Amino acid sequence: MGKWAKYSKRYKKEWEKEANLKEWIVAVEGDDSKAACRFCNNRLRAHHSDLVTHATTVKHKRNAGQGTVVKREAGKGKRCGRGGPKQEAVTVTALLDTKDRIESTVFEAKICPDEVVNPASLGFIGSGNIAQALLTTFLKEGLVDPHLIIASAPSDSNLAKLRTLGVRTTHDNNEVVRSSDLVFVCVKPDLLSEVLADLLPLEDEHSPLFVSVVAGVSLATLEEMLSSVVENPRVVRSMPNTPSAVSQGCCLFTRGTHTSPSDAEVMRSMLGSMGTCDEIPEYHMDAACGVACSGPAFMYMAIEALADGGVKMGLPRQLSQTLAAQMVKGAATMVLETGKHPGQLKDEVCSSSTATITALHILERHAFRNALMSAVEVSTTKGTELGKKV
Ligand SMILES: NC(=O)C1=CN([C@@H]2O[C@H](COP(=O)(O)OP(=O)(O)OC[C@H]3O[C@@H](n4cnc5c(N)ncnc54)[C@H](OP(=O)(O)O)[C@@H]3O)[C@@H](O)[C@H]2O)C=CC1
Ligand SMILES: O=C(O)[C@@H]1CCC=N1
Repeated sequence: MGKWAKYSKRYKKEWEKEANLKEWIVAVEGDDSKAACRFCNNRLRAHHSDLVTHATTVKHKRNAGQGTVVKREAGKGKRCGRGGPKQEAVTVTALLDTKDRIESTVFEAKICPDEVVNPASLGFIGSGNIAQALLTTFLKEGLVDPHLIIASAPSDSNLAKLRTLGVRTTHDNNEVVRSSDLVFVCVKPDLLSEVLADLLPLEDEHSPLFVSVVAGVSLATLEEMLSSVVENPRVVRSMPNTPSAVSQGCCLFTRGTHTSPSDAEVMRSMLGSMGTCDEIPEYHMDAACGVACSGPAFMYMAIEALADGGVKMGLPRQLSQTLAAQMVKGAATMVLETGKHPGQLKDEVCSSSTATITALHILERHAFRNALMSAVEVSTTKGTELGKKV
Protein backbone atom coordinates (compact mmCIF):
# COMPACT_ATOMS: atom_id res chain seq x y z
CA MET A 1 0.00 0.00 0.00
CA GLY A 2 1.42 3.42 -0.99
CA LYS A 3 1.96 6.28 1.41
CA TRP A 4 -1.11 8.16 0.23
CA ALA A 5 -3.50 5.23 0.55
CA LYS A 6 -3.64 5.55 4.30
CA TYR A 7 -5.30 8.97 4.09
CA SER A 8 -9.00 9.46 3.70
CA LYS A 9 -9.55 10.74 0.18
CA ARG A 10 -13.14 11.96 0.40
CA TYR A 11 -14.58 14.98 2.09
CA LYS A 12 -16.20 14.15 5.41
CA LYS A 13 -19.05 16.23 6.79
CA GLU A 14 -17.92 15.54 10.36
CA TRP A 15 -14.74 17.58 9.73
CA GLU A 16 -16.97 20.66 9.84
CA LYS A 17 -17.28 20.08 13.59
CA GLU A 18 -13.57 19.80 14.34
CA ALA A 19 -12.21 22.70 16.34
CA ASN A 20 -9.31 23.56 14.04
CA LEU A 21 -11.29 23.11 10.80
CA LYS A 22 -14.84 24.28 11.44
CA GLU A 23 -14.17 28.02 11.00
CA TRP A 24 -12.96 27.68 7.46
CA ILE A 25 -13.63 24.32 5.83
CA VAL A 26 -16.19 24.22 3.00
CA ALA A 27 -17.28 21.30 0.85
CA VAL A 28 -16.67 21.68 -2.88
CA GLU A 29 -19.83 21.02 -4.79
CA GLY A 30 -19.48 18.13 -7.21
CA ASP A 31 -15.93 17.23 -6.12
CA ASP A 32 -15.62 15.37 -2.82
CA SER A 33 -11.89 14.82 -3.38
CA LYS A 34 -11.39 18.51 -2.48
CA ALA A 35 -12.14 20.82 0.42
CA ALA A 36 -12.12 24.60 0.19
CA CYS A 37 -10.77 27.15 2.64
CA ARG A 38 -13.07 30.14 3.02
CA PHE A 39 -10.21 32.36 4.24
CA CYS A 40 -7.58 31.45 1.68
CA ASN A 41 -10.13 31.03 -1.10
CA ASN A 42 -8.36 27.96 -2.37
CA ARG A 43 -8.99 24.27 -2.66
CA LEU A 44 -7.07 21.55 -0.93
CA ARG A 45 -7.02 17.80 -1.21
CA ALA A 46 -9.65 16.27 1.05
CA HIS A 47 -6.95 14.54 3.05
CA HIS A 48 -7.44 15.07 6.75
CA SER A 49 -3.73 15.55 7.43
CA ASP A 50 -3.44 18.17 4.65
CA LEU A 51 -6.36 20.09 6.11
CA VAL A 52 -4.99 20.01 9.62
CA THR A 53 -1.64 21.15 8.29
CA HIS A 54 -3.23 23.90 6.21
CA ALA A 55 -4.78 25.37 9.35
CA THR A 56 -1.30 25.77 10.86
CA THR A 57 0.28 27.61 7.95
CA VAL A 58 1.41 31.21 8.30
CA LYS A 59 -0.58 32.06 5.21
CA HIS A 60 -3.84 30.62 6.53
CA LYS A 61 -3.44 32.28 9.89
CA ARG A 62 -2.78 35.59 8.20
CA ASN A 63 -5.79 35.21 5.90
CA ALA A 64 -8.00 34.14 8.77
CA GLY A 65 -7.28 37.47 10.45
CA GLN A 66 -7.71 39.44 7.27
CA GLY A 67 -10.94 38.42 5.56
CA THR A 68 -10.81 40.67 2.48
CA VAL A 69 -10.59 39.77 -1.18
CA VAL A 70 -7.41 41.12 -2.71
CA LYS A 71 -7.29 41.74 -6.41
CA ARG A 72 -3.88 41.29 -7.86
CA GLU A 73 -2.07 41.38 -11.13
CA ALA A 74 0.56 38.95 -12.18
CA GLY A 75 4.12 40.14 -12.04
CA LYS A 76 3.47 42.39 -9.06
CA GLY A 77 5.07 39.83 -6.79
CA LYS A 78 2.11 39.14 -4.54
CA ARG A 79 -0.18 36.27 -3.93
CA CYS A 80 -3.51 35.37 -5.38
CA GLY A 81 -6.88 36.64 -4.25
CA ARG A 82 -8.07 35.41 -0.93
CA GLY A 83 -10.62 36.14 1.70
CA GLY A 84 -14.21 35.10 2.29
CA PRO A 85 -16.25 32.77 0.16
CA LYS A 86 -17.18 35.61 -2.20
CA GLN A 87 -16.00 34.81 -5.72
CA GLU A 88 -14.25 37.53 -7.58
CA ALA A 89 -12.38 37.20 -10.84
CA VAL A 90 -8.70 37.98 -10.68
CA THR A 91 -7.14 39.50 -13.74
CA VAL A 92 -3.94 37.81 -14.67
CA THR A 93 -1.67 39.05 -17.38
CA ALA A 94 1.05 37.33 -19.28
CA LEU A 95 3.54 38.52 -21.80
CA LEU A 96 2.91 36.92 -25.13
CA ASP A 97 5.27 37.64 -27.95
CA THR A 98 4.50 36.85 -31.54
CA LYS A 99 7.45 36.16 -33.79
CA ASP A 100 6.50 38.84 -36.28
CA ARG A 101 6.20 41.62 -33.72
CA ILE A 102 8.92 43.49 -31.95
CA GLU A 103 6.80 44.52 -29.00
CA SER A 104 5.18 42.07 -26.63
CA THR A 105 1.44 42.01 -26.34
CA VAL A 106 -0.20 41.69 -22.99
CA PHE A 107 -3.17 39.37 -22.98
CA GLU A 108 -5.56 38.89 -20.16
CA ALA A 109 -7.35 35.88 -18.82
CA LYS A 110 -10.00 35.78 -16.14
CA ILE A 111 -9.84 33.08 -13.57
CA CYS A 112 -11.59 32.75 -10.27
CA PRO A 113 -9.41 32.55 -7.18
CA ASP A 114 -11.42 29.66 -5.83
CA GLU A 115 -10.24 27.61 -8.80
CA VAL A 116 -6.72 27.78 -7.42
CA VAL A 117 -5.58 24.77 -5.47
CA ASN A 118 -2.67 26.08 -3.47
CA PRO A 119 0.04 23.55 -2.79
CA ALA A 120 -0.05 22.22 0.76
CA SER A 121 3.48 20.90 0.56
CA LEU A 122 6.59 21.71 -1.46
CA GLY A 123 9.43 19.48 -2.54
CA PHE A 124 12.86 20.19 -4.00
CA ILE A 125 14.87 17.62 -5.91
CA GLY A 126 18.34 19.13 -5.73
CA SER A 127 19.14 21.63 -2.98
CA GLY A 128 21.89 23.85 -4.37
CA ASN A 129 22.04 27.53 -5.25
CA ILE A 130 18.76 28.00 -7.05
CA ALA A 131 16.75 25.69 -4.78
CA GLN A 132 17.98 27.68 -1.80
CA ALA A 133 17.18 31.01 -3.46
CA LEU A 134 13.58 29.86 -4.02
CA LEU A 135 13.14 28.16 -0.72
CA THR A 136 14.44 30.99 1.45
CA THR A 137 12.08 33.45 -0.22
CA PHE A 138 9.05 31.16 0.14
CA LEU A 139 9.86 30.93 3.84
CA LYS A 140 10.52 34.65 4.21
CA GLU A 141 7.25 35.47 2.46
CA GLY A 142 5.38 33.02 4.69
CA LEU A 143 4.04 31.12 1.67
CA VAL A 144 4.63 27.80 3.31
CA ASP A 145 5.80 26.61 6.69
CA PRO A 146 9.25 24.98 6.80
CA HIS A 147 7.91 21.65 8.04
CA LEU A 148 5.81 21.43 4.84
CA ILE A 149 8.94 21.58 2.68
CA ILE A 150 11.09 18.59 1.87
CA ALA A 151 14.39 18.77 -0.01
CA SER A 152 16.70 16.09 -1.36
CA ALA A 153 20.33 15.79 -2.44
CA PRO A 154 22.89 12.99 -2.43
CA SER A 155 25.18 14.67 0.12
CA ASP A 156 24.55 16.62 3.29
CA SER A 157 26.56 19.67 2.23
CA ASN A 158 23.49 21.71 1.27
CA LEU A 159 20.89 19.74 3.20
CA ALA A 160 22.54 20.54 6.52
CA LYS A 161 21.94 24.27 5.87
CA LEU A 162 18.30 23.62 5.02
CA ARG A 163 17.73 21.64 8.20
CA THR A 164 18.72 24.72 10.21
CA LEU A 165 15.71 26.46 8.57
CA GLY A 166 13.38 23.70 9.77
CA VAL A 167 13.05 22.09 6.34
CA ARG A 168 12.78 18.29 6.19
CA THR A 169 15.54 16.65 4.17
CA THR A 170 16.12 13.29 2.57
CA HIS A 171 18.53 11.48 0.24
CA ASP A 172 15.55 9.82 -1.47
CA ASN A 173 14.08 11.77 -4.42
CA ASN A 174 11.04 9.47 -4.42
CA GLU A 175 10.16 10.62 -0.92
CA VAL A 176 10.11 14.21 -2.18
CA VAL A 177 7.73 13.36 -5.02
CA ARG A 178 5.44 11.24 -2.84
CA SER A 179 5.13 13.89 -0.15
CA SER A 180 4.71 17.07 -2.21
CA ASP A 181 1.96 18.83 -4.14
CA LEU A 182 4.51 20.90 -5.99
CA VAL A 183 7.94 19.52 -6.86
CA PHE A 184 10.77 21.81 -7.99
CA VAL A 185 13.36 19.93 -10.04
CA CYS A 186 16.65 21.74 -9.37
CA VAL A 187 19.45 19.49 -10.62
CA LYS A 188 22.07 20.11 -13.30
CA PRO A 189 20.98 19.28 -16.87
CA ASP A 190 23.45 16.37 -17.20
CA LEU A 191 21.88 14.61 -14.19
CA LEU A 192 18.27 15.18 -15.11
CA SER A 193 17.52 12.04 -17.11
CA GLU A 194 19.12 9.81 -14.49
CA VAL A 195 17.25 11.55 -11.65
CA LEU A 196 13.86 11.35 -13.38
CA ALA A 197 14.41 7.77 -14.55
CA ASP A 198 14.90 6.73 -10.92
CA LEU A 199 11.51 8.07 -9.88
CA LEU A 200 8.94 5.38 -9.19
CA PRO A 201 5.37 5.46 -10.51
CA LEU A 202 3.05 7.32 -8.16
CA GLU A 203 0.05 5.68 -6.58
CA ASP A 204 -3.38 6.73 -5.40
CA GLU A 205 -3.97 9.50 -7.91
CA HIS A 206 -1.24 11.63 -6.42
CA SER A 207 -0.22 13.96 -9.24
CA PRO A 208 2.06 16.80 -8.15
CA LEU A 209 2.81 19.83 -10.27
CA PHE A 210 6.43 19.41 -11.45
CA VAL A 211 8.38 22.64 -11.93
CA SER A 212 11.69 22.21 -13.70
CA VAL A 213 14.25 24.99 -13.45
CA VAL A 214 16.76 23.00 -15.51
CA ALA A 215 18.22 25.22 -18.23
CA GLY A 216 17.47 24.25 -21.81
CA VAL A 217 15.32 21.17 -21.23
CA SER A 218 12.04 21.35 -23.16
CA LEU A 219 8.56 20.71 -21.85
CA ALA A 220 8.17 17.87 -24.34
CA THR A 221 11.25 16.12 -22.94
CA LEU A 222 10.15 16.69 -19.35
CA GLU A 223 6.63 15.43 -20.04
CA GLU A 224 7.96 12.32 -21.74
CA MET A 225 10.35 11.55 -18.89
CA LEU A 226 7.75 12.12 -16.20
CA SER A 227 5.05 10.10 -17.93
CA SER A 228 6.54 6.98 -16.35
CA VAL A 229 5.93 8.54 -12.93
CA VAL A 230 2.37 9.71 -13.46
CA GLU A 231 -0.08 9.67 -16.33
CA ASN A 232 -0.42 13.06 -18.05
CA PRO A 233 2.17 14.77 -15.85
CA ARG A 234 1.54 18.44 -15.03
CA VAL A 235 4.80 20.14 -15.90
CA VAL A 236 5.98 23.73 -15.81
CA ARG A 237 9.34 24.84 -17.17
CA SER A 238 10.58 27.79 -15.24
CA MET A 239 13.59 30.12 -15.14
CA PRO A 240 14.14 31.90 -11.85
CA ASN A 241 17.34 33.75 -11.00
CA THR A 242 19.37 33.99 -7.82
CA PRO A 243 18.28 37.57 -6.91
CA SER A 244 15.00 35.82 -6.08
CA ALA A 245 16.64 35.16 -2.71
CA VAL A 246 16.28 38.87 -1.91
CA SER A 247 12.83 39.21 -3.57
CA GLN A 248 14.38 41.02 -6.57
CA GLY A 249 14.23 38.14 -8.99
CA CYS A 250 12.74 37.99 -12.45
CA CYS A 251 11.20 34.66 -13.12
CA LEU A 252 9.77 33.27 -16.34
CA PHE A 253 7.72 30.18 -16.90
CA THR A 254 5.96 28.24 -19.61
CA ARG A 255 3.36 25.53 -19.11
CA GLY A 256 3.06 21.97 -20.36
CA THR A 257 0.11 20.38 -22.11
CA HIS A 258 -1.51 18.90 -19.00
CA THR A 259 -1.47 22.04 -16.87
CA SER A 260 -4.41 24.35 -16.27
CA PRO A 261 -4.86 28.10 -15.74
CA SER A 262 -4.96 27.31 -12.01
CA ASP A 263 -1.46 25.90 -12.27
CA ALA A 264 -0.35 29.15 -13.92
CA GLU A 265 -1.93 31.08 -11.08
CA VAL A 266 -0.14 28.91 -8.52
CA MET A 267 3.10 29.69 -10.36
CA ARG A 268 2.41 33.42 -10.24
CA SER A 269 1.48 33.16 -6.62
CA MET A 270 4.66 31.28 -5.69
CA LEU A 271 7.24 32.67 -8.11
CA GLY A 272 5.77 36.17 -8.11
CA SER A 273 6.60 36.39 -4.41
CA MET A 274 10.25 36.60 -5.42
CA GLY A 275 10.07 39.58 -7.76
CA THR A 276 8.52 39.67 -11.22
CA CYS A 277 7.00 36.59 -12.82
CA ASP A 278 5.81 36.25 -16.41
CA GLU A 279 4.48 33.43 -18.52
CA ILE A 280 6.20 33.42 -21.90
CA PRO A 281 6.11 31.14 -24.95
CA GLU A 282 8.55 28.27 -24.72
CA TYR A 283 10.56 29.38 -27.77
CA HIS A 284 11.76 32.41 -25.76
CA MET A 285 12.91 30.46 -22.71
CA ASP A 286 16.57 29.93 -23.63
CA ALA A 287 17.17 33.56 -24.63
CA ALA A 288 15.28 34.77 -21.55
CA CYS A 289 17.57 32.56 -19.47
CA GLY A 290 20.61 34.11 -21.20
CA VAL A 291 19.50 37.58 -20.13
CA ALA A 292 17.74 37.04 -16.81
CA CYS A 293 19.32 33.95 -15.27
CA SER A 294 22.93 34.17 -16.46
CA GLY A 295 22.75 37.99 -16.36
CA PRO A 296 23.26 38.34 -12.60
CA ALA A 297 26.68 36.68 -13.01
CA PHE A 298 27.60 39.26 -15.67
CA MET A 299 26.54 42.06 -13.34
CA TYR A 300 28.39 40.64 -10.32
CA MET A 301 31.50 40.59 -12.45
CA ALA A 302 30.87 44.19 -13.50
CA ILE A 303 30.38 45.24 -9.86
CA GLU A 304 33.57 43.46 -8.85
CA ALA A 305 35.52 45.15 -11.64
CA LEU A 306 34.08 48.59 -10.87
CA ALA A 307 34.98 48.12 -7.21
CA ASP A 308 38.51 47.10 -8.24
CA GLY A 309 38.73 50.28 -10.29
CA GLY A 310 37.74 52.34 -7.25
CA VAL A 311 40.33 50.56 -5.12
CA LYS A 312 42.96 51.17 -7.77
CA MET A 313 42.12 54.86 -7.60
CA GLY A 314 42.44 54.92 -3.80
CA LEU A 315 39.00 54.09 -2.36
CA PRO A 316 38.68 51.69 0.58
CA ARG A 317 37.46 48.28 -0.68
CA GLN A 318 34.16 48.22 1.18
CA LEU A 319 33.19 51.76 0.19
CA SER A 320 34.10 51.08 -3.41
CA GLN A 321 32.05 47.86 -3.56
CA THR A 322 29.01 49.42 -1.90
CA LEU A 323 29.14 52.37 -4.29
CA ALA A 324 29.42 50.07 -7.29
CA ALA A 325 26.49 47.88 -6.21
CA GLN A 326 24.21 50.76 -5.23
CA MET A 327 25.03 52.51 -8.49
CA VAL A 328 24.04 49.43 -10.54
CA LYS A 329 20.82 49.12 -8.53
CA GLY A 330 20.11 52.83 -9.09
CA ALA A 331 20.82 52.65 -12.82
CA ALA A 332 18.52 49.62 -13.18
CA THR A 333 15.80 51.42 -11.24
CA MET A 334 16.14 54.44 -13.54
CA VAL A 335 15.56 52.24 -16.60
CA LEU A 336 12.57 50.52 -15.01
CA GLU A 337 10.95 53.55 -13.45
CA THR A 338 11.55 56.34 -15.99
CA GLY A 339 10.79 54.19 -19.03
CA LYS A 340 13.54 56.09 -20.85
CA HIS A 341 15.78 54.33 -23.36
CA PRO A 342 19.11 53.35 -21.72
CA GLY A 343 20.92 55.29 -24.47
CA GLN A 344 19.12 58.47 -23.45
CA LEU A 345 19.95 57.90 -19.79
CA LYS A 346 23.56 57.35 -20.79
CA ASP A 347 23.58 60.66 -22.72
CA GLU A 348 22.21 62.44 -19.65
CA VAL A 349 25.27 61.31 -17.70
CA CYS A 350 27.68 62.36 -20.42
CA SER A 351 26.23 65.79 -21.13
CA SER A 352 27.73 67.57 -18.15
CA SER A 353 31.03 65.83 -17.93
CA THR A 354 33.97 65.22 -20.15
CA ALA A 355 35.04 62.43 -17.79
CA THR A 356 32.27 59.96 -18.60
CA ILE A 357 32.33 60.28 -22.37
CA THR A 358 36.08 59.80 -22.32
CA ALA A 359 35.60 56.64 -20.27
CA LEU A 360 32.84 55.41 -22.61
CA HIS A 361 35.22 55.74 -25.50
CA ILE A 362 37.53 53.29 -23.70
CA LEU A 363 34.61 50.88 -23.14
CA GLU A 364 33.77 51.03 -26.85
CA ARG A 365 37.41 50.36 -27.72
CA HIS A 366 37.26 47.23 -25.56
CA ALA A 367 33.97 46.17 -27.15
CA PHE A 368 32.01 46.40 -23.90
CA ARG A 369 28.57 46.14 -25.51
CA ASN A 370 29.76 43.52 -27.95
CA ALA A 371 31.01 41.46 -24.99
CA LEU A 372 27.64 41.57 -23.20
CA MET A 373 25.66 40.80 -26.35
CA SER A 374 27.94 37.86 -27.09
CA ALA A 375 27.64 36.64 -23.51
CA VAL A 376 23.84 36.51 -23.82
CA GLU A 377 24.12 34.84 -27.22
CA VAL A 378 26.49 32.12 -26.03
CA SER A 379 24.54 31.50 -22.81
CA THR A 380 21.38 31.04 -24.89
CA THR A 381 22.95 28.63 -27.37
CA LYS A 382 24.74 26.70 -24.64
CA GLY A 383 21.44 26.29 -22.78
CA THR A 384 19.74 25.00 -25.93
CA GLU A 385 22.64 22.63 -26.56
CA LEU A 386 22.60 21.26 -22.99
CA GLY A 387 18.86 20.70 -23.20
CA LYS A 388 19.24 18.70 -26.41
CA LYS A 389 21.77 16.37 -24.79
CA VAL A 390 19.29 15.29 -22.10
N1 LIG B 1 22.06 29.01 -10.33
C1 LIG B 1 21.23 29.73 -11.05
O1 LIG B 1 21.30 30.96 -11.06
C2 LIG B 1 20.18 29.07 -11.87
C3 LIG B 1 20.17 27.71 -12.07
N2 LIG B 1 19.20 27.13 -12.83
C4 LIG B 1 19.20 25.68 -13.03
O2 LIG B 1 19.09 25.06 -11.77
C5 LIG B 1 19.74 23.80 -11.81
C6 LIG B 1 20.60 23.66 -10.58
O3 LIG B 1 21.57 24.70 -10.61
P1 LIG B 1 22.28 25.18 -9.26
O4 LIG B 1 21.33 25.23 -8.13
O5 LIG B 1 23.02 26.40 -9.61
O6 LIG B 1 23.30 23.96 -9.05
P2 LIG B 1 24.01 23.45 -7.71
O7 LIG B 1 25.22 22.71 -8.13
O8 LIG B 1 24.17 24.59 -6.75
O9 LIG B 1 22.94 22.43 -7.08
C7 LIG B 1 22.70 21.17 -7.63
C8 LIG B 1 22.00 20.34 -6.58
O10 LIG B 1 21.65 19.08 -7.18
C9 LIG B 1 21.96 18.08 -6.22
N3 LIG B 1 22.07 16.77 -6.85
C10 LIG B 1 23.12 16.21 -7.52
N4 LIG B 1 22.79 14.95 -7.89
C11 LIG B 1 21.51 14.73 -7.46
C12 LIG B 1 20.64 13.62 -7.51
N5 LIG B 1 20.97 12.48 -8.12
N6 LIG B 1 19.42 13.73 -6.93
C13 LIG B 1 19.05 14.89 -6.32
N7 LIG B 1 19.84 15.95 -6.23
C14 LIG B 1 21.06 15.88 -6.81
C15 LIG B 1 23.25 18.57 -5.59
O11 LIG B 1 23.50 17.82 -4.42
P3 LIG B 1 24.59 18.19 -3.31
O12 LIG B 1 23.95 19.22 -2.43
O13 LIG B 1 24.80 16.88 -2.60
O14 LIG B 1 25.79 18.70 -4.04
C16 LIG B 1 22.86 20.02 -5.36
O15 LIG B 1 22.11 20.16 -4.17
C17 LIG B 1 20.48 23.70 -13.12
O16 LIG B 1 19.81 22.85 -14.00
C18 LIG B 1 20.45 25.13 -13.67
O17 LIG B 1 20.33 25.15 -15.06
C19 LIG B 1 18.20 27.86 -13.39
C20 LIG B 1 18.15 29.20 -13.23
C21 LIG B 1 19.16 29.93 -12.49
O1 LIG C 1 24.50 28.40 -15.92
C1 LIG C 1 23.62 27.67 -15.50
O2 LIG C 1 23.67 26.44 -15.60
C2 LIG C 1 22.37 28.23 -14.88
C3 LIG C 1 21.33 28.52 -15.89
C4 LIG C 1 21.11 29.99 -15.81
C5 LIG C 1 21.92 30.40 -14.74
N1 LIG C 1 22.60 29.46 -14.24
